[in-house]
Amino acid sequence: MGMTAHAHTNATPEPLNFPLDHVAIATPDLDTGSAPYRAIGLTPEGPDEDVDTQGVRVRAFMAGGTLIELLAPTRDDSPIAAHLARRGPGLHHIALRVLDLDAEMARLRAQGAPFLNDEPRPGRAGTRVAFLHPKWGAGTLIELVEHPA
Ligand SMILES: CC[C@H](C(=O)O)C(=O)SCCNC(=O)CCNC(=O)[C@H](O)C(C)(C)COP(=O)(O)OP(=O)(O)OC[C@H]1O[C@@H](n2cnc3c(N)ncnc32)[C@H](O)[C@@H]1OP(=O)(O)O
Ligand SMILES: [Co+2]
Repeated sequence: MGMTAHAHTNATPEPLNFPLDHVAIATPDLDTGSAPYRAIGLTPEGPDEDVDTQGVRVRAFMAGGTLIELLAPTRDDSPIAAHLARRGPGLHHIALRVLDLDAEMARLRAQGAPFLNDEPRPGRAGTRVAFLHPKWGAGTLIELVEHPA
């Protein structure tokens, strides 16, 4: 009679893989904000994109597998306008890519993580995004981004 092998492994679970999708930089205007990256030799990934729900115009540069996302405000009530007024230009947030944003939001909410938006919101290039409060992010505004399938 064959024995059924029961694999008792203490293997640690596969590490969750959250590649760095982009680093975002607040700037009063995209040409000023882009100048250092163009000088270094980066070129924009396509045309600038307005994301009206966020009140921003976005210019993205590919740096290896990660984007550098320049954000300029298009409205006075844009979060970027507030950031520039209070904190000046410079680093604004980091974004990690997830495969299933709804599932990750539910998982993190269950751990008490405070999202700044109840539902996923539209991001650039047809993405869906959600933001975690910078207080929870140990001083960094963290965005989760899900790319269209
Ligand atoms: C086009 C979409 C694109 C994409 O990826 O596809 C984007 O990424 S759009 C990006 C622009 N949209 C957002 O940032 C939405 C989420 N942001 C917010 O809801 C606000 O900006 C918020 C809540 C982070 C800050 O709002 P506000 O400036 O009104 O709040 P306070 O000034 O009172 O700040 C509270 C507290 O947080 C600190 N803070 C604010 N912004 C940042 C930041 N970017 N990084 C780190 N910390 C930040 C601020 O200093 C306050 O701390 P305190 O110790 O109380 O001074
Ligand atoms: Co972003």
